[in-house]
Amino acid sequence: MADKIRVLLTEEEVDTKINEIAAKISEDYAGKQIHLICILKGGVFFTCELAKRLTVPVSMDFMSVSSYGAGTESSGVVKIIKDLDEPLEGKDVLIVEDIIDSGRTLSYLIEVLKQRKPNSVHLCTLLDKPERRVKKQVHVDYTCFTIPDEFVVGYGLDFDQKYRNLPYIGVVELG
Ligand SMILES: O=P(O)(O)OC[C@H]1O[C@H](OP(=O)(O)OP(=O)(O)O)[C@H](O)[C@@H]1O
Ligand code: HPA
Ligand SMILES: [Mg+2]
Repeated sequence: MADKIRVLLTEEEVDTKINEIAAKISEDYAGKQIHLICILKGGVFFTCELAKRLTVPVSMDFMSVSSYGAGTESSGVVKIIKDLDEPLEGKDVLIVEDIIDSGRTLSYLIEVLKQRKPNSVHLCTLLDKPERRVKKQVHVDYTCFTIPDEFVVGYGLDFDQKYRNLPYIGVVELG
């Protein structure tokens, strides 16, 4: 049976916000080249939409990490499934994520990436769920939406690998 999905953020709301954040980032990075790092798999839709709207030069790389497995709770162990192809030395890195939830993935990643001597590292996320943060605080430079503590899907976010392709953000209403 199909799950029922309640819309939290419409496609139009997401689109409008990405336009705004892309304009702000383009302004902040004027005169520089942004090295976008897409965190697979969840970050892929947002990264593409953001990248298309940036007006400064952009290069891109991809990294795949996983901490959630098939459930809705982070395992706490972050695994690098696919590392970056390019070195980061001297680059102005912008990490692009779909969501910061417990903060475990990003606090781990930022430490790993800083060791590679980029010129700068900033973080951009489509969604932030600050209520869920465990111990580690993560500094987020660009947030499109702050959302309540609900498990969301769509725009790259999955529930057991499903619903990444929804063009909006929704909440799966179980049972
Ligand atoms: O702040 P946290 O609690 O660490 O959660 C956020 C991370 O979890 C999800 O990825 P997941 O590990 O499920 O991999 P996926 O993107 O391939 O679905 C999401 O895409 C973020 O990367
Ligand atoms: O709310 C969420 N939805 C999907 N994947 C996630 N990974 C962390 N939080 C979430
Ligand atoms: Mg996931």
